[in-house]
Amino acid sequence: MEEREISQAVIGRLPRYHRYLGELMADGVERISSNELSKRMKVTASQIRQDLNNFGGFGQQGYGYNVKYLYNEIGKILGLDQIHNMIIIGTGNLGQALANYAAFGDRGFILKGLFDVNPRLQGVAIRGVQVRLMDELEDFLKKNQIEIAVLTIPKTKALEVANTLVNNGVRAIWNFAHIDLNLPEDVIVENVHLSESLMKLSYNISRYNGEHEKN
Ligand SMILES: NC(=O)c1ccc[n+]([C@@H]2O[C@H](COP(=O)([O-])OP(=O)(O)OC[C@H]3O[C@@H](n4cnc5c(N)ncnc54)[C@H](O)[C@@H]3O)[C@@H](O)[C@H]2O)c1
Repeated sequence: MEEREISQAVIGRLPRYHRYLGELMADGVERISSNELSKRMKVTASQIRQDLNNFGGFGQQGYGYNVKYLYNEIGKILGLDQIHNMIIIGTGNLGQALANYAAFGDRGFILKGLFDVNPRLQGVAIRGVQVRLMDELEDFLKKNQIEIAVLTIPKTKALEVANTLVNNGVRAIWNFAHIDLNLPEDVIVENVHLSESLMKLSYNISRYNGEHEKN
């Protein structure tokens, strides 16, 4: 497949296609038209066609999409056919919740290490992975091929820790700390802010209530 720049908006929609196709596969559906998929996903059929055309289409005129094929292809585009080793830095409430979520592992995101500064957490195991103290981090990164670091530490510590990670070869950071990390361009940072999603919900609640008050 030809490599070209895909917009982040399209990339952002691919996991949802992947999820729906996975559900269709689980239901034994072998093929689906863009119209049918559009009804299920509440996205226009033309949007689906446009999105998937970015990757060469996959659809066949009069046949629709082969569900398993499309599921696998989107999985490949998302890199889900590969193993991604990851570590979590900050094994507090959020770090532990993420470590406990087994489904990441099913998708190829393998938890290799947990780190914290709190000596009381040292040796505590979550799904078989023990918490290590931060002074072991550099040595651990030298000995293990870690692709992704999850940052679930206070924002005041995030940049310093991110720099240590980057200086030791980590090239992807899943950042939950509420700070924009200023890192070299070749480092991929994905920020997750649950509170932004909650604010969107709050906005929509206000809008919904406002509209109903008008009626
Ligand atoms: N982005 C989001 O949607 C979202 C949601 C919840 C929390 N958060 C953020 O995630 C972070 C963690 O939240 P929490 O509720 O788990 O907090 P927490 O206090 O339960 O956990 C933080 C952990 O980080 C450890 N820590 C502190 N400094 C460290 C360092 N330099 N290196 C390694 N570990 C260190 C602490 O010992 C603690 O165990 C906070 O920054 C919080 O604001 C983000």
